[in-house]
Amino acid sequence: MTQSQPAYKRILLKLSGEALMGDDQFGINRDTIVRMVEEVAEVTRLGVEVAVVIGGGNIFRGVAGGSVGMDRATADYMGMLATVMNALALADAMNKAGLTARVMSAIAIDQVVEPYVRPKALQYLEEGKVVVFAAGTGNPFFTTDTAAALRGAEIGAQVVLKATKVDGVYTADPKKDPSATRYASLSFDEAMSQNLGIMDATAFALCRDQKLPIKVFSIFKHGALKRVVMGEDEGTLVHA
Ligand SMILES: Nc1ncnc2c1ncn2[C@@H]1O[C@H](COP(=O)(O)OP(=O)(O)O)[C@@H](O)[C@H]1O
Ligand SMILES: O=c1ccn([C@@H]2O[C@H](COP(=O)(O)OP(=O)(O)O)[C@@H](O)[C@H]2O)c(=O)[nH]1
Repeated sequence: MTQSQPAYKRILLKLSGEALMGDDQFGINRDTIVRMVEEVAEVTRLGVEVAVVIGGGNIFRGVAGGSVGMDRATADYMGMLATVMNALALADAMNKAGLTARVMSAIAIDQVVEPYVRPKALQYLEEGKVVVFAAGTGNPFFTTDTAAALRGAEIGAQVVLKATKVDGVYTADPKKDPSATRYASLSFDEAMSQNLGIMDATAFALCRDQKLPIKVFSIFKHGALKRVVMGEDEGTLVHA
């Protein structure tokens, strides 16, 4: 249904690290990041408060070969540091595009970024600044999808928007099974009982318990973020 007002006042946008690569093999593709920032700017202009959790797969998977045989927790800390690099690049691009962005890290690296302090994050959002949450949850054995669920719940976001490489949740991984079909919507219980690999179970469980809906949509589809925010038919809604 089309409406003239945004469907949400405050959103938590999860941006995949791998999406930042564009067509490159790893790292940050400048044109891609600029385009994503433009999509974010479009929704902030609608008056929507935007917080972002950024992944790290584009950098960390690029060096993951070197992490084979490594202690899992150490590798995970490397992954979290990768998200800090992405957060800095993203915030820089946002500031250049006329937005005011603040990076907050779940791991203390005070010379580089300010630490995550919930009341401060809420203040920035109320001021219309875009808050970029870096370093995931700050804990190994978690993912940035779980960080998105956690921060989304903490800041009272009305929805977690997972911007990823596929345009919704499918009956099976569409990259492996071409016969998979897309859900328009499904419940957390359905997503979890069918082990749908689009998000990890920890992230799903947290959102389910907090009754925080998740919308999965494609970051590569131009204007998709705005359509989602306007409540239009785009992507897949996972609900309680
Ligand atoms: N049932 C499913 N529906 C949609 N995508 C799925 C499903 N199962 C697995 N996937 C895969 O999940 C990927 C997105 O999740 P993830 O690897 O966490 O990416 P991101 O880098 O966006 O965090 C998609 O690229 C898709 O190939
Ligand atoms: O709370 C967190 C968030 C992330 N990570 C690590 O950081 C990496 C990068 O995050 P993710 O894979 O979620 O990024 P994305 O797939 O979105 O690019 C993960 O693989 C984990 O190793 C972690 O240990 N704890």
